[in-house]
Amino acid sequence: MGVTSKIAPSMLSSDFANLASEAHRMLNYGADWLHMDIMDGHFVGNLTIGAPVIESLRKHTKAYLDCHLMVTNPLDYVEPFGKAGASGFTFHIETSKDNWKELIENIKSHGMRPGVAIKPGTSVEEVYPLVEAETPVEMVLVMTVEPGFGGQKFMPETVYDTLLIFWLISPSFSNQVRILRKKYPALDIEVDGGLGPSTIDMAALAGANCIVAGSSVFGAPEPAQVISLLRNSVEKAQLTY
Ligand SMILES: O=C(CO)[C@@H](O)[C@H](O)COP(=O)(O)O
Ligand SMILES: [Fe+2]
Repeated sequence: MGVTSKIAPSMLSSDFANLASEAHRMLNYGADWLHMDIMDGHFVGNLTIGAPVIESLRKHTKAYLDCHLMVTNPLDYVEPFGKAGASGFTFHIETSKDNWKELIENIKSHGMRPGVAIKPGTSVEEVYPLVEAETPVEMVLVMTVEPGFGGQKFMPETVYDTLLIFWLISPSFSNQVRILRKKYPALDIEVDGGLGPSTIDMAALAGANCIVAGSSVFGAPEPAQVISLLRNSVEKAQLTY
């Protein structure tokens, strides 16, 4: 197996007025990456931060800034994010069916690691060409809630295939993570939304190795314990696939 566990607290749940110290706090607690949610108020109904905030944070940390672009026109963001010091740039396939090749090339030429995200209702097959391209994405982010807000309830149907009822209701809502892991043993697969101590095992056993967690980490009395629990779950699950 070529994949390693990455625990990425979602800074959306942090105190934005103290972003740098919140970032240092998470890194001291054992976080590998910092997950940055970029929302444009159009692709999703919420509006968060843009490149200027990434640029400011970059002055305070060398950490991997895992940027998740929930925006209608991700191509417009590539150059500003590259210049701001973003590390990963993950765009949504739902916005980028016609220009993903150009996007991936651009992301790489601006020194960032390209990733693609899918919403819970998007068929996993839509990302196969991007993973298998000559210049491929290096991570697939599977949304385990509808994008837009932190603190939502995990949707098990995005990771697990034994819940037949979900498959019967909506086949495309089913087990994107498990399908991806079977097909791509060495791919970084990130899950995002509603992950915490009570849901991590489902995602980890399905094959996720990069874990975004916002409210469960920031809301915990001992965030370091949650981070370590998430990591242990991923590493234990890796022995099973
Ligand atoms: O991208 C998103 C939401 O759209 C996420 O990154 C959330 O911010 C994760 O927060 P929790 O669900 O873990 O509270
Ligand atoms: Fe996110």
